Amino acid sequence: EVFTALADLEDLLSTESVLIETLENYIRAEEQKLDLLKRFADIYQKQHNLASEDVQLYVSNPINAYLLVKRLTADWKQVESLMGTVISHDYLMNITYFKETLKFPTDEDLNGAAVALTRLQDTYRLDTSSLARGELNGVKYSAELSAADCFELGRQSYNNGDYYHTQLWMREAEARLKREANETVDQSDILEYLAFSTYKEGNIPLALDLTNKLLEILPTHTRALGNKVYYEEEIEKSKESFIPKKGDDESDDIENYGHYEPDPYGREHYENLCRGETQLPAEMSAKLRCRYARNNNPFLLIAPFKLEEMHLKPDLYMFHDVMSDREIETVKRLAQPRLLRATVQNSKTGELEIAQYRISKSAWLKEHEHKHVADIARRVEDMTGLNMATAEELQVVNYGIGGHYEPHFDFARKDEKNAFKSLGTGNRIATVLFYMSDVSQGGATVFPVVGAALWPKKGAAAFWYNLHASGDGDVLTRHAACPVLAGSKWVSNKWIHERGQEFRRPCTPERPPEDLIA
Ligand SMILES: O=C(O)CCC(=O)C(=O)O
Ligand SMILES: [Fe+2]
Repeated sequence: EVFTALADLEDLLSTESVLIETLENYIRAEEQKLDLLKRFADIYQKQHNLASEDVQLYVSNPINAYLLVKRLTADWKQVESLMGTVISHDYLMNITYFKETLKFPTDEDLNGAAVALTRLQDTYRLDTSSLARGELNGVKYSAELSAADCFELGRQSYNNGDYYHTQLWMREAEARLKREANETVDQSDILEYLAFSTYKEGNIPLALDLTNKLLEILPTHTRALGNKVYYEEEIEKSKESFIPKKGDDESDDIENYGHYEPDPYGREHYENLCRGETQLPAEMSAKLRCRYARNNNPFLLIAPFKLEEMHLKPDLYMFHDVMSDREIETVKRLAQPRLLRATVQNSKTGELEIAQYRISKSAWLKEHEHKHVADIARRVEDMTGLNMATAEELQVVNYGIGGHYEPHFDFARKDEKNAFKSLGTGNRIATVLFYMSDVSQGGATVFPVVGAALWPKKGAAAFWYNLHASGDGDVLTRHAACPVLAGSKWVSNKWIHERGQEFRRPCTPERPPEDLIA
């Protein structure tokens, strides 16, 4: 699929230009055919008019007689054959070929892109009307959505069983339809989806109202007639089982209908962080320093790393200017053709699989592939003072529309079946995450347990230890990649393993990582 990485979506534009050209050529060919037919018709009309002036005189002339017969036999065959020529066939064949050879989105992509939009809508609290106007947080990026576009978003949500977003988008479709001179969708279709999703969400009285509205437009709509009866019966039933107390009325009951989806633990907090609404406590911010890191490395005396502390306990760092634009270009160029939908490890089976909670595409680069890749690994060693012999290859990630990675740990937990065991290099002791692009909106790396947010900055890299010095996983390092709201997010990361660090980060429980870094 293509929607999971922005890099792949770019290719869709060239696919589209090929399709436009094919369509234009097809229209031209059809027009030529019609022009030819028109010319035949003109000639026939002229001859016919001439003959009609004096029918007897005309047919009594043997040449005319011959021409008349010819026109209705041999010539007419030509007309029929031209009429019967199917021009579309070749063009459709070409399109089939393009579908096989060019990058082409599927129905799954459409669904993925629609789900991504609704995810962004929730995380960034975007209101449906502004989104339909092409605005993201007050910034206008794109064309407006038509009523039909909104309808399609609602329909996709409906197909996913997401009746909450179905209603939001069907209502928007209805509002937009009222303002459309050339209506792009039927109101009755909107009402049908709206009524049914409202019923699914538990608001039967409103579902009935909407169905009645639909029946005003289409009084014989079979499904609507059936549903009307059903809804009325359900409302009657609920009245019977509802014994009103004195002074009570049914409106209380109706208020309880509607969308209710319990937030999984910490969801609210996670989304606040993604929106940049959570700040670190002032006591901590006051302690955070920026400094030059030399790591006792002679090379770094000349060009030390710019290191910014982002959080204490767990210690989160940001290195600035540690990947050059040229290196970034190389890494992107090598990775781009190999990007595959990122997988996650099923903690029960140990199998790698794709999941809605991680939407991006990734590729792995080996050091021998390019000097720049080797330079990056070497730099990570200089930055962290850790041994890179057991580190994983460089993972390159590109996030697509609404691309994200929900809260997770980078280390394998004890009860987990994991692939690290077979590597024999121990757990992922530390993470270095390079930001290879600026992101216009969204896309922060957030740590919901401790309330820290790192915002992507091209050329910078985040660093933290996933494990305590004892080797136990640090649960405070739970982190996530927030959905990208606008822009393309490229990152690459180096996961450093335990094996080989015995002398660099000895296994003592109380050892501040500052010793290693500063
Ligand atoms: O892209 C990010 O900001 C974080 C990515 C991440 O956590 C991961 O790939 O494990
Ligand atoms: Fe991670």
